[in-house]
Amino acid sequence: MALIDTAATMIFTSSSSSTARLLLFNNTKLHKFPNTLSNFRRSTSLHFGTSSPTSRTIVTHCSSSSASVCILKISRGTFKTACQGNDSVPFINGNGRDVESGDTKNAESSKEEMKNDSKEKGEEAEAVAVAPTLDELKELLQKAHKELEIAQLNSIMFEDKAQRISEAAIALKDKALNAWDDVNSALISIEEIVKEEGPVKESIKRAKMALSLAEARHQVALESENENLNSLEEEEALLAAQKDMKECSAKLEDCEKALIRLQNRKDEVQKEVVTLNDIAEKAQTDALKAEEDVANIMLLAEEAVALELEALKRVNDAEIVLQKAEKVLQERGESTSRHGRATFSVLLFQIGFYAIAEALGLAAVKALVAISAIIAGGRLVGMSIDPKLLVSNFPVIMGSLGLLIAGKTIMVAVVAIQVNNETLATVIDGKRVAKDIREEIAVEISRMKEEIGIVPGLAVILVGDRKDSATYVRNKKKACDSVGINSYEVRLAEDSTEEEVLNHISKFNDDPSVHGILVQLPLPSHMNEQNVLNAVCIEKDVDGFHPLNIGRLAMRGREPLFVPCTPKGCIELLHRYDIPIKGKRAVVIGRSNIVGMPAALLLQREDATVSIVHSRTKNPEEITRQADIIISAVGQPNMVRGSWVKPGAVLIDVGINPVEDPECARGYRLVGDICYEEASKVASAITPVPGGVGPMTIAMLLSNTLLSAKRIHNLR
Ligand SMILES: Nc1nc(=O)c2c([nH]1)NC[C@@H]1CN(c3ccc(C(=O)N[C@@H](CCC(=O)O)C(=O)O)cc3)C=[N+]21
Repeated sequence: MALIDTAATMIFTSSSSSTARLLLFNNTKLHKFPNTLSNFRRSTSLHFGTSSPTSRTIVTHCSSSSASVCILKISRGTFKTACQGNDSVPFINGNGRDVESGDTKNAESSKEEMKNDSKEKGEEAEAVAVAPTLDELKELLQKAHKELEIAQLNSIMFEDKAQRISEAAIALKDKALNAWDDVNSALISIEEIVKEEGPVKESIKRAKMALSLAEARHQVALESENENLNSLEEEEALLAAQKDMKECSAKLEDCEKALIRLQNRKDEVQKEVVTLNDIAEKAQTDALKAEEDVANIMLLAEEAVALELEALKRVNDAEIVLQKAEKVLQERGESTSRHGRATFSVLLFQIGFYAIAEALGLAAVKALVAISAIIAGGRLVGMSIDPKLLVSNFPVIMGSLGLLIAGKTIMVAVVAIQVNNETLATVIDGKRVAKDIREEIAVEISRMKEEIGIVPGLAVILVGDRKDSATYVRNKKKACDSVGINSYEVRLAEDSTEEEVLNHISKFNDDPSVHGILVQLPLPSHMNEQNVLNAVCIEKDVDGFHPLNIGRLAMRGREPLFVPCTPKGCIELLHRYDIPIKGKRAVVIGRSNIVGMPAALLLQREDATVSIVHSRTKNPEEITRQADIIISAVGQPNMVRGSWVKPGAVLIDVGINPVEDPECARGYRLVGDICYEEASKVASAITPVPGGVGPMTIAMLLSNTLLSAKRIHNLR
């Protein structure tokens, strides 16, 4: 009976149910355990430890070989929530722009950052892949059902056991009582014997006295016979004395025999008392043990019933969640897209799925406790009553073990989700999308060249020697080269006049090989930006900054010739990630002419309900927290904290803010307006900085230039 010998011990430490992103089984072997006892045993000698020595520390170690002594120890991980925060020191680059200008500060790109960035992306792609599907959810529900079934079986079994054990305990108690009764009655008979002994001893005494009297009389008779020979009287007296003596002796002998008989009986009964006492004591010990067993089995039975109730609750919860999820998914019809999955994941989070999944995971641990209990209970039963009972319960135990392993798999899934939860959001990879767009543009440009022999041209006017502006202009030129757009560059000194700029604009306006004109902003302060932007002919305003373009953008039923590049890039990202905009609440932070305001107009055109949060907004956090989509363009590093974000929101971060960082080669690194660390744990999707909106701005500039060339040359 191997199982009876098998003591299962378990130590389980966990800090309650709080979302505890605590479990990290890095060892994938865990997934592979088939549901068999032997494999379970084998698994106990495997080590599913942590491979990360850093923050996410979970130790799960099952050891021991033949005896299934399993020590399961789960410790809560600590998680880095470092955030640059508002207290970060902004890098002062002499720009001095209004925070709402939306004109993103800039800096040279760091290869290191790009590398880190792509690493992050890799992790993210993995994380998104584990967001459960509806089918997985259904599977989970099925598991919950199965678990309930087993919990029910278990509780029935325990009830049965509890009944049997208590019956046995009662019988043992009765037996002990009877044994004590026997002891008592034996003692009573000893007492009686002792009582009887008294008179017998008295009789012996009296018989002895009578005998000595008779003997004395006999002596006297003998003596007087010697003196008075043959006196008849004396002869008679002698004979009488002799007779007396004989009688007395006989009586004494009888009495002594009676005493011996009594004493023998007493000895016998006393021996019996010892035996009976032993029996009674043993019976009493058994009875006490049985009572303990009853108490234990009652606790187990209670536990089993509690488990059953819990399992029932989980089934109900899982059913509700499934219904909700099904409904929402039907409404949204977005279950398959990448973003859809992330949103679904967040949705599940909101409707409590993870709590249930986690409960299921914990249930697996509880199941282990229950199994230990069953085995312990089996031992009780085996010793006290019926070892066969345990054997007959074997399938149930096996079932629980199977479930336990299934439970662990669930747990691993939960764990994966929890790890996912750390960077729950899909990373919206602007760099990748921009590359895709550039490739598409390149194809169209070569087609255009083939069909009509025209190559689009972009003219860029750069005034002054701002390093960042120079970098951007260089990047724009590179981008043009990569897709086959001709680029024309004019560089003017910081102290050039506005007229010079206007002259160049006018020349480009008239140049048929130029299809797009861009005046790099900001302009030196002595120039009037409005005048300069107004001078760009609207057909070539690829930046979309011309008031006529903005005006048309704002009006229903009117179409701008060009949409400003940065906001257009933001919307393009949402589209490319299948993020629905229609009917969503959108909040734009910042009201600049070149980003915030056109972004709000574009969102509205996409049927979002739009709010604009700006420097005079009383409760920016509260309003922002209502948003399904946030576009932030203020130029404040890490201003939007995790607490500003509704779980599942989509975050587009336009800010490109340099912050001091001595660890970076350049002495600074770029961060967005949104605190990525915090927000990425709450949002369903987020753009990184760098690698988010920035590259899209340039891609949209190319797209606008192509569009312009097509329009000018009447190409489709
Ligand atoms: N008439 C005009 N039109 C503009 O579109 C315009 C302008 N003036 N003045 C300056 C701002 C800024 N701007 C950016 C473009 C690309 C990145 C970009 O690609 N950023 C990279 C990082 C670059 C780096 O590391 O330094 C990224 O976010 O991944 C950033 C900023 C366009 N602007």
